[in-house]
Amino acid sequence: MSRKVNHLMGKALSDYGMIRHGDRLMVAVSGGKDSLFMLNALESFKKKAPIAFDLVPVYVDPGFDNGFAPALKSLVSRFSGSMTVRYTDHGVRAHGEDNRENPCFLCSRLRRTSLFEMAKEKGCTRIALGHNKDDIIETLFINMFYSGRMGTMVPSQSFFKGNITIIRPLAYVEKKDIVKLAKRLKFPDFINPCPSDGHSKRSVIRDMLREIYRDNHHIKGNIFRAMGNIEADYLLKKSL
Ligand SMILES: Nc1ncnc2c1ncn2[C@@H]1O[C@H](COP(=O)(O)OP(=O)(O)OP(=O)(O)O)[C@@H](O)[C@H]1O
Repeated sequence: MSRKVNHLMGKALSDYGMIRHGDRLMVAVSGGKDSLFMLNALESFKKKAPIAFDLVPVYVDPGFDNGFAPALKSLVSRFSGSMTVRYTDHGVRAHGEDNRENPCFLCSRLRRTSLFEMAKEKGCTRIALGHNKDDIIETLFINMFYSGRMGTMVPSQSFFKGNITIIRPLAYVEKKDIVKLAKRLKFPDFINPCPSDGHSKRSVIRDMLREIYRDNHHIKGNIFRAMGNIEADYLLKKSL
């Protein structure tokens, strides 16, 4: 792992107290580069860490034809423990005629419920997700543009009266650095069989930001810092 990424992940883990001695940490792996890299990085961290904790990798199969669960399981077994696969119909249901909601919205809600259930079954109190710095910035704009609110995905968030905590160890790491390292680790491209892949609001925001970043390389860092530098007195008193 590069020194920079190692430092940024370590800083996020420490800033948010993401892992404690004795934790059983469920690691949600999607087949994408971010979560695969996160699992690999957490395995390296575990070897050097002054605390002991367990990593429990899981994948929720959305139920499309030509899924990649067996290939993903075999890849994960090369550098981590045996990965549990839960076979579901989340993706198929989300794209079915009965669903009146946005498919991505329903699919991710169903997946989150499955992840919470799996954590409970496996005695895990923490769930690690592979969201990175770019995802966190994009979510801020998605929420503003499409839901009229200001907020994003936080690096650590507790649920069910603190019984389960979702953590995002890559919260400070940029996507481009993850892609570079994933290439070095020779992670294959798993073809996403989801019909909505690449057609989400996130893709629209991502394209917009790419254009904006092109002109000034400070902008990404400034947006990220702004999320921790709120001037509440300079915002509106209530929603109109
Ligand atoms: N099918 C799944 N099974 C388990 N975890 C998942 C699944 N899909 C997503 N996740 C978790 O949620 C995070 C964010 O999901 P998202 O759909 O944005 O990921 P992705 O872009 O498909 O893949 P990645 O973030 O791994 O590159 C993932 O990093 C992963 O931790």
